[in-house]
Amino acid sequence: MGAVEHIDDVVPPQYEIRATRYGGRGVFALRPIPKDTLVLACAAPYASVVFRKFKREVCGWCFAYSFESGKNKWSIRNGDGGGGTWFCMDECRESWKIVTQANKRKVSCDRKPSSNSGASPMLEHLDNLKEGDVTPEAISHGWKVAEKVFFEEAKSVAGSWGVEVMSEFEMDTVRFVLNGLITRAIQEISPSTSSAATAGVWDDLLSLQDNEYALIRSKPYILASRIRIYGFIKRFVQLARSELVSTPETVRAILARDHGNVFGIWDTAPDDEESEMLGWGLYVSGSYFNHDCSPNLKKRRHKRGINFYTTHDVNADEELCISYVDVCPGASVINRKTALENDWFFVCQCARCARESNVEIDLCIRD
Ligand SMILES: C[S@@+](CC[C@H](N)C(=O)[O-])C[C@H]1O[C@@H](n2cnc3c(N)ncnc32)[C@H](O)[C@@H]1O
Repeated sequence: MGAVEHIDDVVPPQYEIRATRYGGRGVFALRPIPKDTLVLACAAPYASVVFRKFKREVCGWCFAYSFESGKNKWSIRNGDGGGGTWFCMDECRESWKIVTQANKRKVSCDRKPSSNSGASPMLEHLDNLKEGDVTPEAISHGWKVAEKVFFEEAKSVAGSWGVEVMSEFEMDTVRFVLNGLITRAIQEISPSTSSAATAGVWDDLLSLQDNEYALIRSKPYILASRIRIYGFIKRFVQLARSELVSTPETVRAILARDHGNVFGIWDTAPDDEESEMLGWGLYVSGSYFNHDCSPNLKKRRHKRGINFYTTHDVNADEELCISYVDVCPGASVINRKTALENDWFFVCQCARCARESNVEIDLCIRD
């Protein structure tokens, strides 16, 4: 595959985003597109995170995996004390600095959580939320209570409720959200920054499908988890733009578009080798591709970006789709549908599922 990073300037639009017959939006070819065509190059994520456990092995800028270069870990890191971010080369560290430390704005953890005495009693009920209790109103009410609790707490240190234990995944999610907050703050300070062109802007993020309700309805404990993540950021992270976290809206908006829209950041092992997920990223313009169990697109990571290529000739007006789950010929329709319903919360409407479901119904009737 070529090393193209950005194609928007060089080719006329090959597709448009419009409503699908089964609801929501999808991506449709405007003209015939031959096999192996690069249809979209998302050069950078709006927000991303490398799993904490890979921090030393995955470059904080281009996501290069040290093992693929025959090294155990990278040795170049940012100069800040504490945690730090590691890079595969000086150029990556410099690019990272330009983006994350624009105008010397400070984003850091300014205090260590000092106690572990649990949530405010006003938030405790969220730990026992049941599926039947989850409504959009109940979720908004939970966030309102959280806002009040953290506001009161900020007024009086003596009244602090302490800190709940955060899981590794929650801490990774904290870093993902912070990365999005940094992108937003930097684009507001310097609207002409290159990330606006390559990663999209805040309104682009807001235009993505909001999956908060679907996710929390399916896993009610997620609401408490997300409020913990917001509480941690509000209490312990010093942001130059503190108004971004003075109320939960911005953090909530990022979290609502995390599940269901993000892509895994995978190592770049050849297709026939096992690969490892190193983190995840929100590539705004790549999040309009729906799933199909016979996809006509495949994605491939290119440095910080993800490129989307056609896997066969596509007709004008055909929907361009990727696959969200294992769709190999042996993956049964039941397994595919179950995976999509359990992990993605939708009933797959693709032609392969319709065809294979009909065959299964026929077999049942004959039996
Ligand atoms: C990443 S978004 C894709 C863009 C989305 N359709 C939109 O309007 O923003 C994923 C969501 O699209 C819908 N979707 C994707 N593939 C689908 C399919 N095969 N059948 C039904 N809905 C699908 C589901 O609602 C899913 O949560």
